[in-house]
Amino acid sequence: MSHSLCRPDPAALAALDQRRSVPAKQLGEPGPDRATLLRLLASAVRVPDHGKRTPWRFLSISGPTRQALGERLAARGLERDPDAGEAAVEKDRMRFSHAPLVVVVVARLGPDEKIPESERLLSAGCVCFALLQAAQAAGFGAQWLTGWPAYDPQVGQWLGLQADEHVAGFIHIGTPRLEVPERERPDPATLLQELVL
Ligand SMILES: Cc1cc2nc3c(=O)[nH]c(=O)nc-3n(C[C@H](O)[C@H](O)[C@H](O)COP(=O)(O)O)c2cc1C
Repeated sequence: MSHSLCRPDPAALAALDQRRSVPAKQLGEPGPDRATLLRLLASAVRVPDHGKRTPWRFLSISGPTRQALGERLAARGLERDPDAGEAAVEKDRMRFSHAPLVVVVVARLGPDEKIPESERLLSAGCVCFALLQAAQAAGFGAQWLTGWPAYDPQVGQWLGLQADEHVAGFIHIGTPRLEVPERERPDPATLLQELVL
């Protein structure tokens, strides 16, 4: 008899095949409440994690903080590029104001005697993806965004990041305002080669 975890599950496979992002601009209320977010994160933390380092943590951004952060981003964007046009400034102002909830997945890196930093960053990336999947499974839409704010030291300071912490992704979560059409996906058959030695 096969182990219960190893039984074919066509519904689960079909759900994986349905995964797609919903653009943050198309995400509206309601978003997940705290209990629902914790439920989503319970799925998202079930990622491979070499050495059990838990090299990630989360910040949630919701309510008026989204707009407050947007105002700071607009100002910071102008500081970075004083020639930025009105559209770029407005884009920065609204970056966090579309979806009701943005989860910052923070990668905790830095020195480690055994586990390479790249592996810990990959684990954080897995968390981002797992959170997208969990959000969709729970009936929400989600999108993984970065952009310059993910890499800007001043923004990192506003987010309270430590020296060895980095934004792996801003995961925007909400209720889709539209049915997102499928987009073309790579054909794995063109990407797969059998190694012959
Ligand atoms: C690390 C990472 C950062 C991303 N940052 C952005 C971004 O800043 N802006 C953007 O339009 N898409 C970004 N994307 C792509 C979207 O998350 C998403 O993949 C895209 O909208 C296509 O949708 P799909 O997930 O259905 O393929 C990023 C993806 C990854 C993996």
